[in-house]
Amino acid sequence: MTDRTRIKICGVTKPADVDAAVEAGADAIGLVFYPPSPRAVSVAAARALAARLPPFVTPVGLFVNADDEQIDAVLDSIPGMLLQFHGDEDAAECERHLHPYLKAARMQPGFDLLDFAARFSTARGFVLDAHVEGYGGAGEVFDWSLIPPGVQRPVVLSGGLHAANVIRAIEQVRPWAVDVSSGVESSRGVKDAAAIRRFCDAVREADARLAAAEA
Ligand SMILES: O=C(O)c1ccccc1N[C@@H]1O[C@H](COP(=O)(O)O)[C@@H](O)[C@H]1O
Repeated sequence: MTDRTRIKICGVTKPADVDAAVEAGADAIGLVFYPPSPRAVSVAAARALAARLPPFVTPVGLFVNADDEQIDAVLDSIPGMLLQFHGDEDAAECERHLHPYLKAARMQPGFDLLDFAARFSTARGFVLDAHVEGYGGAGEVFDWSLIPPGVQRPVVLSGGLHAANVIRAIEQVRPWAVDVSSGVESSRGVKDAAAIRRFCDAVREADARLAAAEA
């Protein structure tokens, strides 16, 4: 059990989004390299966005079934990036860049997360998202009771989180981190600084409640 829940604000596309996330206390920002997404950014744009980050705030590069050349181009251009594989990649594909990565698990009834975690033995953590068409960023919540106890690596809870449900999510799941995209937007693909602030404040509120309950 950690004393604070880490926060990733995913799908930033503008300098103001990065600044809003950092000012609100986010630990990571997500840069989407998946062309069909309304949040997709070019390598050059992502490099400029990542360059705004202060130390200890991590840029995370999100890929969906990308080819090696695309991933290597991003890694060559943006130092210090954590990879997030959000598609159907197998463990060998995730590992061949010799780079730390998170693997997304598409949660639905019958999905065996413990078996999945064993297959991705080198993943630094698992982003648990709803099983949706289009792979992610859909604002859909999954049934958190599908998460089994005993996942031995950090769980990053995602899928349809927003300021009004993240406290309940943290109290129920106790994740290492939460990851949000749609829930901090004013319209699809457009981040909202006030919503980012509300989300981060709600996470802090959840942490404070848990600390008080455990004192
Ligand atoms: O953000 C996207 O557009 C995206 C596209 C394809 C795969 C994943 C994507 N985002 C990730 O999806 C989850 C849930 O997002 P939401 O909060 O429900 O909108 C999150 O992990 C994003 O990192």
